[in-house]
Amino acid sequence: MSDENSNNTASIATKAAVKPVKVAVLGGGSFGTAVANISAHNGHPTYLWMRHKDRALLCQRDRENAHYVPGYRFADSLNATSDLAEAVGDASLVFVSVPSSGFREVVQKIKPFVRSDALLVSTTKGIEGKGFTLMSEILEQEMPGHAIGVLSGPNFAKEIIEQQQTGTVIASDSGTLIRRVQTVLSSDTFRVYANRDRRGVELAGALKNIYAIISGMATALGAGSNTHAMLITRSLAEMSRLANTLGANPMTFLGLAGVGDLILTCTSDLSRNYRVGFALGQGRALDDIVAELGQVAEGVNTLQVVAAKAQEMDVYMPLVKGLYAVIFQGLPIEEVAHKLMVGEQNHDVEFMGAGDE
Ligand SMILES: NC(=O)C1=CN([C@@H]2O[C@H](COP(=O)(O)OP(=O)(O)OC[C@H]3O[C@@H](n4cnc5c(N)ncnc54)[C@H](OP(=O)(O)O)[C@@H]3O)[C@@H](O)[C@H]2O)C=CC1
Ligand SMILES: O=C(CO)COP(=O)(O)O
Repeated sequence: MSDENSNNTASIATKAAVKPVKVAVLGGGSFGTAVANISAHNGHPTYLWMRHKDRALLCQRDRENAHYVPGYRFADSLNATSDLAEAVGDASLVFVSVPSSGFREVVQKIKPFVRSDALLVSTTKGIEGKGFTLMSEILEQEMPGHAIGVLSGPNFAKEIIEQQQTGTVIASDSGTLIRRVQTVLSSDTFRVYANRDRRGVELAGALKNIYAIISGMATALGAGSNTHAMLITRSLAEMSRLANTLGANPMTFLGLAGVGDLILTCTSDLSRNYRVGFALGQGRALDDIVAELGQVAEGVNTLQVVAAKAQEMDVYMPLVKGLYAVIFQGLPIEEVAHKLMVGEQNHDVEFMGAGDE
């Protein structure tokens, strides 16, 4: 038997051993569709819920979500629906993939239909302003008693769809949830790593969007490779400083959900946040940029929420402060960049005393 054949046999044997479970994915945008189709490809009956009936019917009929991911064919086990009861009723695993602005509203709506033992996972990279609430905390508040997880990592929906080899992180206190998500989503092109630091993984996914805006802006202004390397590294220091203050493990920021996702979104114009920054750097108005994007760029809201939190907790975040001054206080970018360069001298590596004098 050739290697190729024995590999095929192994993967068929593994798949045959996995018992199909009903999975629901809430949010029919690019990422929700990508996650739902991976699950369906793995043979799990999967329901992709979207709020508009006409679009759900069209997706179900045409076997693709032409608005967000044209040409990406639905696996046979994928069903698009606008009926929440049909989507989440009897599902043992529920992913919530709606933007942070609509997250709580959708979770409140599913309450009557969700099985009491269903495992709940957020894939949303944003923070609710009121109370600085993370998406997994909204799940905890609205659906007490359920095991809760966060899926995050360097994961452009577009590349998942193209079957580019991709790694992600599932973070949860619950080993059962971690194993279930690994079983449902793992494939030849999608690898799911585990982390118990849910707070760190979730903060990393939300915070990196702010720095992607800064990187895009720097590119538009002609920044060189030295500048980009400094920006990304100082972004990592800044985001892990806040997360550490908020009780996360700074080591999480060395993983896929931390530095992995930061590098991805700060270096690619596939990132919507990066594109927002690039357009701002070209001098365009924020409202026009967001309207033209037609998809969510969480970083703009996260910037406001984080700037307020940093001030409240007196956490040193010069990049956040600088971007906030440019976008919301009208300061010229050049002036802010100059202030950052001549500001207080700082340590290179934080935590565990490394680099301290
Ligand atoms: N795209 C990506 O590569 C990745 C995205 N993420 C995260 O996933 C989350 C979703 O992003 P993504 O799928 O890309 O977003 P998109 O902009 O592609 O789609 C958003 C989807 O959410 C729906 N939606 C918006 N508001 C509501 C609401 N109040 N109630 C119900 N549905 C709503 C939209 O519906 P409608 O079409 O009707 O407006 C649309 O289906 C974000 O937090 C993002 O950061 C995470 C990893 C990668
Ligand atoms: O989070 C992402 C990739 O990991 C997607 O980033 P954008 O929301 O900036 O497109």
